[in-house]
Amino acid sequence: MKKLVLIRHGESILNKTNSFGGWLDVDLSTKGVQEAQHAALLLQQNHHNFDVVHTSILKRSIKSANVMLETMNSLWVTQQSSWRLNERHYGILQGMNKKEASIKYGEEQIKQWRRSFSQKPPQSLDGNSESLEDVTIRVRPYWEDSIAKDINQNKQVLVVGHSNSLRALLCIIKKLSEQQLLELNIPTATPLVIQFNDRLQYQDEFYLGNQEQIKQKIKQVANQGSLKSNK
Ligand SMILES: O=C(O)[C@H](O)COP(=O)(O)O
Repeated sequence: MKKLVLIRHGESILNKTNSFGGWLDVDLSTKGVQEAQHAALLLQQNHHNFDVVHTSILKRSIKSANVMLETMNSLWVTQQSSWRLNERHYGILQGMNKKEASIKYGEEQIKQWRRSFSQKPPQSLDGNSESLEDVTIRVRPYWEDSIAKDINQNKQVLVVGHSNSLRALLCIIKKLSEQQLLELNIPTATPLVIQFNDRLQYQDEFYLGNQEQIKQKIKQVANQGSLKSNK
């Protein structure tokens, strides 16, 4: 049985204000640092140790990895950073509060931009915006050439990614349908253990931690664009 642990970075200062981050290189909030510490302790208690950690090149991912490795007393572990694991570029939505975006563009449109496979928000001034499909295309070579390669070499691998680079990875690993992707929401700093057979085919997955709290956290992520959101 082969294994991979995926985790989204801890709460960022833009997550804290319920705003789209995308490629904006924002820091962790104080709560985000604590979340990363808590996740590391959970991993330790459940006997997960790592040989390599893959991160994006955004500081909320790298800092979460650093905090986790420091908490696990494992700062020697190799870290590899790639732009391919970055959050999706969120176009004109970057920096905008998610509820205000729903007021401006409509709640259903924001859900489609956040969770559909092929829709993307209008481009930002620098001419960028990515759909989940675009992210899947850039994540796939990194999965094949780096992450899957490490797992096949029997390394213990941790990926510290983002909401949508992890959705893209799960789409590749689990061959998810567009309907399944629409309902896939990833909570911050919650370790997801994926199990594979020896041919690296997906078998099973489970989150570490209090399952009721995790369900609530997932629901909160899903509802971030809701007009009923309190942020
Ligand atoms: O960078 C962002 O905007 C968030 O981390 C991810 O946002 P989402 O969960 O709304 O896609």
